[in-house]
Amino acid sequence: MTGRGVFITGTDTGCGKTLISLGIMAALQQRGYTVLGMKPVASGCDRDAQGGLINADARALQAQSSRPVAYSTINPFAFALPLAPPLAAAHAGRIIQPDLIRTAYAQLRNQADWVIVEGIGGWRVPLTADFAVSDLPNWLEIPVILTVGLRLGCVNHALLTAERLIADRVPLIGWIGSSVDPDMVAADETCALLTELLPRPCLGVIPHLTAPNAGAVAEYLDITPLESP
Ligand SMILES: Nc1ncnc2c1ncn2[C@@H]1O[C@H](COP(=O)(O)OP(=O)(O)OP(=O)(O)O)[C@@H](O)[C@H]1O
Ligand SMILES: C[C@H](N)[C@H](N)CCCCCC(=O)O
Ligand SMILES: [Mg+2]
Repeated sequence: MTGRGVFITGTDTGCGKTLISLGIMAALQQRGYTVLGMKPVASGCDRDAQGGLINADARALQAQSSRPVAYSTINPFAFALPLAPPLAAAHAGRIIQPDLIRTAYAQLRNQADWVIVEGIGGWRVPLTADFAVSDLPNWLEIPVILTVGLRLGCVNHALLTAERLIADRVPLIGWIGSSVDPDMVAADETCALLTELLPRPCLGVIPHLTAPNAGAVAEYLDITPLESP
């Protein structure tokens, strides 16, 4: 089995990447696919009973996965402090190794139809002195979906991110909005503006959910563009 991958990036930290990753996983699972989640690098972790570092995003992706997978394969780089990755790694006396991310991704891909890979923070977040989140999709040879956290300021962040994705020669499947701000004014008009200005299609807009979960998010997604070759 050699599955396909999709990289989920976003306009910022806290923009809805994890929730949307879970929703995409659920939507694919509803279509009968075997799906695994991955969070290659996570900063901001707790200790489990054995003293291992566990990140909440990675744990949620592991729980949504179609089959049991070792935590360390889903999240090969876990750091305690909720900082930019090079800082979090330095505090732990470690350096992020992109080779190990590719090895873990290959293991997941061999066990599933799809691997949904969540980024960390936004597109330009560095991982080492010379490797950034923006290098990961081409490193893993997978296309990208852009998550837009719908709040005032997101138009600028979304357009800048999309421009950079295209300049970086990364295939962009489309974008998904998530209503992180329940009080946002003119969210519908903002989505219409984004649809007009962004170069790729909108695959869904998630309203502000009182109880966010994968199944609820899946209802608002059109994942057909993922399936086309
Ligand atoms: N449509 C929505 N309705 C309600 N809550 C939402 C919605 N989208 C996101 N949230 C909430 O906003 C918070 C941030 O979302 P999420 O954790 O998915 O962002 P992220 O981009 O993955 O963040 P990080 O950079 O930490 O990985 C979460 O508490 C999530 O449940
Ligand atoms: C802790 C947080 N939730 C993310 N895991 C890390 C976000 C890093 C952002 C780096 C930056 O752009 O300043
Ligand atoms: Mg997340």
